[in-house]
Amino acid sequence: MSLTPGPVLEPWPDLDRRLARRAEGLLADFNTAGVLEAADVHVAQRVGRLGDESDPRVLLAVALAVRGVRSGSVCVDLDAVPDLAPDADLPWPDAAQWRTAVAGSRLVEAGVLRWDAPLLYLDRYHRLEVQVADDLAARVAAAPPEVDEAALASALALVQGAHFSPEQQTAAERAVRQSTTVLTGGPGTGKTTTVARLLVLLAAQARARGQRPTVALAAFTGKAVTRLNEAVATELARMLSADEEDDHARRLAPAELADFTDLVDRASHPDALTLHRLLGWRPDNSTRFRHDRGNRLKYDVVVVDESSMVELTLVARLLESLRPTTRLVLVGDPGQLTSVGAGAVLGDVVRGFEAPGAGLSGSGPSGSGPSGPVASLVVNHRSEQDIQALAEAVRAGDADEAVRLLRRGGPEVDFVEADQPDVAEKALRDDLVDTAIAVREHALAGRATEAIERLDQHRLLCAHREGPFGVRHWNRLVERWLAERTGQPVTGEWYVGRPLLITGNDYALDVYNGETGVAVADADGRLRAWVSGSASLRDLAPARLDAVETMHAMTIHKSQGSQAQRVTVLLPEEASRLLTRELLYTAITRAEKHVRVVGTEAAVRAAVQRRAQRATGLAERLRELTAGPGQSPETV
Ligand SMILES: Nc1ncnc2c1ncn2[C@@H]1O[C@H](COP(=O)(O)OP(=O)(O)OP(=O)(O)O)[C@@H](O)[C@H]1O
Repeated sequence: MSLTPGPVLEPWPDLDRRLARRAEGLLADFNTAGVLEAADVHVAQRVGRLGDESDPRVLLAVALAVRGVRSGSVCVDLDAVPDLAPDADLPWPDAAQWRTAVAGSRLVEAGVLRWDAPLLYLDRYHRLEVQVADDLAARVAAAPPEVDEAALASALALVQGAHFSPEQQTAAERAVRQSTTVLTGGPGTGKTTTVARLLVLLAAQARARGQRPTVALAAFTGKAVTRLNEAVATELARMLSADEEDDHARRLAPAELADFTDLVDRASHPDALTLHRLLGWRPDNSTRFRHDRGNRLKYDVVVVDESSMVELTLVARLLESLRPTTRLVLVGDPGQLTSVGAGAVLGDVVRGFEAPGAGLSGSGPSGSGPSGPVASLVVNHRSEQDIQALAEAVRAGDADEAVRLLRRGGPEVDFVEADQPDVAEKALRDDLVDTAIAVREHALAGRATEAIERLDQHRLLCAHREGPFGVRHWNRLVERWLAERTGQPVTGEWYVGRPLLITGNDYALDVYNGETGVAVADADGRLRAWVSGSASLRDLAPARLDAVETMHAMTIHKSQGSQAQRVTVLLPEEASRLLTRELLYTAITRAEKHVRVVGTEAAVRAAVQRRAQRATGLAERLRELTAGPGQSPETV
């Protein structure tokens, strides 16, 4: 199979500059130039030894594939890879000869490497990508679920109201009529509202069969699960409240209202859980779950929110654990940063199914047809128009407009033009210390809920962990300022009012990556770590938390799946390779009421213009699998 490459290059994370001791030839050259890390070289050498392959060009390709996975790609595109280091004078092999050497290599013959010209995969990632493409294509090609038209029509009439626009209604109806739906849209486009209405429509379908639907609301992080669950519950409750702007209670006749109330009740109380919990984590195995093809999930409906965050491996495990009859709704914003782990599944799926001939007809807002799995919402329903406009300019790659909106400012947007760290420090100091002091005061008084609420009012987001614009530096700065303001030194790792960020999943404790909290004094003056996540707010002994960091500042990557009323985005220098459109868009869209961008115009422009792209073949695989006869990508 020949794959036309999709996106190619993920900007480089900071590299480990150590050199591999026994590297020579091409591997040594690329290691010295900083294109490969020592670990990439070691893996390539080892694979070469085991597979009896010594051609340095093949080993270079293996090392680049390993490097690619490390930085989020699923494969390496041999044609595009020289662009990784355009300025370095590197001995890239001749492109045609390189392809031939790789295609005919012992490693490809043995199946250790997979060659889908010009993409080269490590076998494991190839298998995952092929499985995801096959499973998704099979779901989309399968006979649609049976729909009780009368139940759908009457439920649609009931859920109609002020909070259900035509595009939302179309999306929800589509998700009833097909077993797989990808619901996309930017912030505030009403995705969660649509999910809530969809649950009511599905409850009507289940009721027509004399059942209640079993529903799982899931997301990658506990924080995102909580948000989804709360938002859906609020929306369901709001639909029944007479004093809201929505008009169900007033519009519907008493019999209809009773009917509607019954459906909302049936749609309520879904299971809300992280994907790892949904799939059943196993203490003995980090890549396999209790649920798989042989032990499928029993849910009728599985909704996955923030699905841009979900890496290829987890999508593969989710798809294999779903019964063909389970409705899957993937919800997300493809403009956001992709998963931390390898893959860019949501964006790939949207592009893959948007292709002409992908079993689709007509053209919806995203180019997806009325019968395709992708349903896009485009109309913003939030009142924060300026934040939305800024986010949209960034997403669309319009740097002039982004700069114009930033400079224009207003009640929702602020631009602090700072070209030096000390200018940024001066601009942010009071705000950051005020937050830290307020959190500390609540924490000293044992008020955990208030401390966390105060913390959630503002987030300082950085692109980097290290350096003058990095999280570590700003955490230390705020601690120093806090000590200066209070006259009490901040000593040790744990102190009253320490803002917390959980950085790993701990299933036994029920705390998950991305959850936040505060160290609060209890009645005896002992410190407890209060964490807010998918379960209710709970306190733990600090010593029990392994993976926890101080969070006066956090990285934009870690902020995915969460929001704060006010957000400050600290941009690094324009040359930073982490500075991308997706990064800036993700940061801006974390803000509910106000966003402040701190940095230079050049950094804003650099961010808007640089794409965070990963080498994957998923979109193309989906296109090929779903293209109708005579509609292969080459011929349309
Ligand atoms: N059709 C509508 N008319 C008016 N308001 C709406 C409509 N749909 C949603 N809203 C409101 O707009 C706001 C955003 O909706 P919602 O939370 O569903 O969007 P979202 O796409 O899930 O946003 P995010 O991804 O940012 O969480 C909510 O306050 C919601 O009540």
